[in-house]
Amino acid sequence: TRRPASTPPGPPPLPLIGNLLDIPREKEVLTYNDMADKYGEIVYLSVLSKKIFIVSSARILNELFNQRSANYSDRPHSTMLNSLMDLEWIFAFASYGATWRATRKLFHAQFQEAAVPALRPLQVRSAHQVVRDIMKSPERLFEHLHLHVAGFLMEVAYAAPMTPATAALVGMADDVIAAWSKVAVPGAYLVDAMPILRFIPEWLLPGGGFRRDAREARRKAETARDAPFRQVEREVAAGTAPPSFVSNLLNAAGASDVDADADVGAERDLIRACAGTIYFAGTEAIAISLNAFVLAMVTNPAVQARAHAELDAALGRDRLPDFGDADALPYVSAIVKEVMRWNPPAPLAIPHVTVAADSFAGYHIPAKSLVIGNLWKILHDPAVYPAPTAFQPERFLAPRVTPLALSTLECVFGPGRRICPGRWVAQAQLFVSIASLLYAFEFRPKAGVQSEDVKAEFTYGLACHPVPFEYSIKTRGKHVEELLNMADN
Ligand code: HEM
Repeated sequence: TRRPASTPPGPPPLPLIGNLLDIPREKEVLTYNDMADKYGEIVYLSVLSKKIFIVSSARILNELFNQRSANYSDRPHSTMLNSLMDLEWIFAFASYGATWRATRKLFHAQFQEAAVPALRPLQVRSAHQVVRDIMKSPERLFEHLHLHVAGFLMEVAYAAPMTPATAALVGMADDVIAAWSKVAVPGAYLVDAMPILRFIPEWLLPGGGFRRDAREARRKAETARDAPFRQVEREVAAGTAPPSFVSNLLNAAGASDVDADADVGAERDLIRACAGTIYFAGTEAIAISLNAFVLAMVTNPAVQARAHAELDAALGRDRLPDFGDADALPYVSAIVKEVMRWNPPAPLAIPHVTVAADSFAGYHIPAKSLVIGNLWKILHDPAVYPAPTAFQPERFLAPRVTPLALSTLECVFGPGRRICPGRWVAQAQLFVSIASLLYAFEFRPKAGVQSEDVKAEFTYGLACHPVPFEYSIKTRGKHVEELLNMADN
């Protein structure tokens, strides 16, 4: 099979199946990195009727996704994810249209840069809580970090405290995230290649097959979305709702002059979907970044020592870090940036899809093409970030820092109109959590192991996790506990 001259370079396709066998099923990032090294900044693959373009340069990403954003902002449609699991209400998966726009606007009103400082007291309290939890049971570090992020987002969305009932909902939501990650693996569900299969009834499939998986994911997603929302509705009706994303919007909707019942129903659905999206889209990326932070500290004791010295000079033993200390903590801020660059949690972002046909650099890009940004490759470009796999916060500080290093880092949140709308709240949470964890603890390899002997390894999948590693934790003095006891009372 010959490839048309107007397509970018890429692996040679096979007859009929095209590049099906070239599409990786695991460690996707590594495969796409190799393709970029071999074929260049824009690589072309075709699988059956699907045309796929992988972009590995910040320049092309900007030209396509930012400068031509109206054409590059749709999402793929998966029979399993969108139709059977019915997850399109999570607006990260919504097609580019009126419902996506309305939901994103609601989200933006409370998560844009100017609105996020209002969340700071909650973020600081949540950071104190995770430090307390880790002190009590350091062996459950990763569980605590996950519940810290989950708890904060459930508070922001619904003012829901982390009771066993909330924890159960969080568990259901996590099952849904695991289920949709499986859908992203090509070939995991045949129904995505042959949508006609969706008409097969469940009783004809062994064990219920994909239909049972979809039904379970749908039920759990709807429960995780609806139960906390209904609780806030009841509180708003009783006049007892504390401020939260949902109660603020429901109160505003009640106060506005909406006459038609249909409008009220539609607005309620939007608020419910938007609030549900907060947990589903926000938890994993921050939790991954906190895990990567711990791995960076375990493997880079000199970085950790410099951060401790900065914190001690700025705060002494008198108080715990807060947002007001950011100017006095440039090295901690540089660690936050380097954590995101070193291990971008969504290294291939979420695929974009073209609306209409386009041409770029002499290449033809058909309508409905999948265009994927390889953020990992861009954030490990040695011309912008020398020694890219090393963890070096200094690269974000004078005299080494460059404007290009800073602007390229913005890629970690994806490009164009689909850029992560949670980026301000995410960066704020990472700053205060990382500053608090560093103030309270020293992270080390497990007893008897040297830092040099711990290898930093990652999964390199669509969500890029550090591979589980062993660690030990030491609290940095009695004052930490005393300060925590005084805080938040
Ligand atoms: C370190 C933390 C985070 C990183 C690195 C991150 C990164 C990303 C990336 C790469 C995308 C895909 C952009 C694209 O389509 O090209 C995205 C989308 C999104 N993120 Fe984040 N994210 C983070 C935290 C959060 C948080 C905390 C929230 C919610 C509070 C959030 C909400 C969303 C939503 C709703 C979308 C979908 C946007 C759309 O399709 O219009 N993210 N994020």
